[in-house]
Amino acid sequence: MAAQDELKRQAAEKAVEYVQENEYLGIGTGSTVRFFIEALAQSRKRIKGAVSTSAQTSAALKSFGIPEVTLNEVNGLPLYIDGADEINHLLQMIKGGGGALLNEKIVASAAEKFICIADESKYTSRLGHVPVPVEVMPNARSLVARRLLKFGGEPELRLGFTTDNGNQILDVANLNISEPIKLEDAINGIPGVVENGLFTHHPADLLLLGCQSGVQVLTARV
Ligand SMILES: O=C(CO)[C@H](O)[C@H](O)COP(=O)(O)O
Repeated sequence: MAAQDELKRQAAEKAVEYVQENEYLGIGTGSTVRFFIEALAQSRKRIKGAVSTSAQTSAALKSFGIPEVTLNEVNGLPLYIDGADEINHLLQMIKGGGGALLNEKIVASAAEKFICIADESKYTSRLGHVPVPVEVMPNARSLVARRLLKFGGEPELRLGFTTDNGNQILDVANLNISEPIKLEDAINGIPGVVENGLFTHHPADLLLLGCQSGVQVLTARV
């Protein structure tokens, strides 16, 4: 039986097949993405460059000799590749385990196609087994936490962590995510919230899921 990391690696390596020649692409953050960057390095001369979503990803791009460009330097992106903490049959996701959700959502929204790479443990019939990360302005942390309690969630400050944008993260467990789009909007409506880790307006277009039986290529099942 392949270990979780091996399944992440298989999904990540498959994603290289979707990278278009002589184009830019957006790249997310996390351990699965790290495997993707490693695999992409072998064909780095085929691409123009990558838009990163975090300091961690920028460091990995640099170490593998992949040129980085900023989002402001490109006219949109044909492709965005990223992992997820959870993904459902509609390819809606919870992201932000690595704390890069804001930049991930921005870059994902600039891309024509979002390919999610994940191991099979991330695929779920209903979102909500993992907490939803909420990026907050530090001065509004307690206010936002109280509002999230009213939503029925249990917010917990991610201790000792600051995002690349200088904000903090509240990880919110036990939210009722029966209506993910409404919840994403409602959380973002709380003053002081910068962004949250529900990706429902920008679901993935394709999921490359590393499974014991091989990599499955999945689209949304309505
Ligand atoms: O959203 C993310 C980072 O903000 C990651 O994509 C998510 O946490 C999955 O990480 P990993 O590939 O390490 O399991």
